[in-house]
Amino acid sequence: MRRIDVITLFPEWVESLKGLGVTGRAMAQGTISLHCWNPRDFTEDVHRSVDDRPYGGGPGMVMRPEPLARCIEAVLAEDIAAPVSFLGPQGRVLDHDGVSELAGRARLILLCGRYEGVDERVLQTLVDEEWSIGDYVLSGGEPAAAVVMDAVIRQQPGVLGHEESALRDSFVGGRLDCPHYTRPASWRSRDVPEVLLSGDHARIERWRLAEALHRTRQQRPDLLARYPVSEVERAAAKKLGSEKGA
Ligand SMILES: CN(C)c1ccccc1CNc1ccc(C(N)=O)cn1
Repeated sequence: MRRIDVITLFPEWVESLKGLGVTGRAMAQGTISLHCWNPRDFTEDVHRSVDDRPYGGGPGMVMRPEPLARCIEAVLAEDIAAPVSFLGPQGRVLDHDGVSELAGRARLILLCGRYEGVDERVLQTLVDEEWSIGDYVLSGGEPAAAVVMDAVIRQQPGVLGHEESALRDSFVGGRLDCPHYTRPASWRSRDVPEVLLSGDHARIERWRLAEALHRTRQQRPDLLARYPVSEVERAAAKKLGSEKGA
């Protein structure tokens, strides 16, 4: 991922991502460039109107096709080709596999809808795919675009402090994360599991694998169905069990 273009009526929403956290660092490092485009800059009327009343009546407004199309075409005219991805409730629901797919691309073009949505003819002629961050309705696509960007950017090599933390993140390999602890070793009479203080890194790794498996089995059996228990996990859980008995 080299470049992300976001088409939005609220560029300040997206600009705010440039300043903070993982996304901010990736942009500061120059790993990723973020470009905002506002359809309002592509209106041709004095009122710079980007929305209009819906044909067939009904509440709210719809985003007008012409300014949006001109904006999308301006984005496509710059830099390398990339699919136009629309954020909307009808889209493919984003999961770890979807994030990996998007993270593998050189460029993302994210279209954020507002009002009641976008004129269908723009979706038919200029949008290649639709992504949803879950089965719920937002007042605009910007929060969904922010979620996609964060998830994709943290997958980029060199962006996170420790490469492996992205690997062990929840959902990699279809597993939830293991528990985390830091000082003090005893806190309000609750002790850190002694294995983590043992310095036995192989045993600690086995414990973490077994805990992630246990949690996944408890919280998300659907993930186990999709990503069956591996030999390594089985061996880890078994060895751990025998040690506990030891
Ligand atoms: C304004 N609305 C209702 C709308 C209508 C149609 C398309 C887009 C939007 C923008 N809203 C979104 C966007 C994404 C998601 C999601 N689940 O990813 C939820 N809502």
